[in-house]
Amino acid sequence: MELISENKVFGGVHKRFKHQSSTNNCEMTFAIFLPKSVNNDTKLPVLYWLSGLTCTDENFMQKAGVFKYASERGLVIVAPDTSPRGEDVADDENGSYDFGLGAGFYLNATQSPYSTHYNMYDYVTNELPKLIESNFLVSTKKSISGHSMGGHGALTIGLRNSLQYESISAFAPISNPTNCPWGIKAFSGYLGDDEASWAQYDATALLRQNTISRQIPIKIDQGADDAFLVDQLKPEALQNAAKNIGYNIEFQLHDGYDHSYFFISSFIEQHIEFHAKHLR
Ligand SMILES: N[C@@H](CCC(=O)N[C@@H](CSC=O)C(=O)NCC(=O)O)C(=O)O
Repeated sequence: MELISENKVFGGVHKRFKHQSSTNNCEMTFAIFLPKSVNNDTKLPVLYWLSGLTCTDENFMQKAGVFKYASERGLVIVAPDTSPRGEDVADDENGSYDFGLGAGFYLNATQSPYSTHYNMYDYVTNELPKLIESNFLVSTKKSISGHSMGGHGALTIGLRNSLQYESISAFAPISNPTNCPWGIKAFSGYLGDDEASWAQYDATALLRQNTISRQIPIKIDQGADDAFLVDQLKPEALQNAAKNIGYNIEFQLHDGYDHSYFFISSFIEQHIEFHAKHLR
């Protein structure tokens, strides 16, 4: 691991690292926030944050205003990049923002040429936690959160690995990607035409299958003025699927808020409190 930068913030430290990923076969970057109490020999729990389309590890760390709350609650925050990167990594043919670089969709691609590098599901669930737990004084207790494409990642990863995570939260998640333009484009390109293979990466489909090992707490916040709400996000599909299997999801719709980090920064304290409660 190579340190890229280090900044003191709210008594703790924000660091960026790059490392060679054996999962994605390229160099990956991630950011970590270590609250001050990390120095006291106490192993603190970790909240993994997954960002949305076009993001890197930097968007959340710079725009969400999370450090004060993570400091107060003693939470380590880890934010990976949203896709593999580099000269050799295949991108969208037209360079569009919703596929390829910056749009890894937290899945393991099966289609050439993407399958060589696009293994973000394994990276987030396996390689990254191992790297964090072996290089920092953190506990193995973890939760997961994210925004939009990252909200989809948090939900699918948390639901499929509910014995490994204590809680899930999401801001404006892509809730039913097999049924929206962003998801259909991504899943066709990364996973191919066999739609049966798509369901493992769709939170609504996972709930409909009702094969979740443990009903861990889920909190979702959604802006009512989000331009992507109707066509791309479809929270009602997820809510209906959850209701049908008796899975209680804490869902709040907020008047006037859009899809941006203005919305996320307005409610991040509540998400940190939610995870801190379940990670105690
Ligand atoms: N550029 C596109 C939309 C890009 C966008 O809104 N990205 C969001 C995540 S959307 C779902 O995953 C984001 O987090 N952007 C980065 C930021 O710092 O705001 C368009 O406008 O059409």
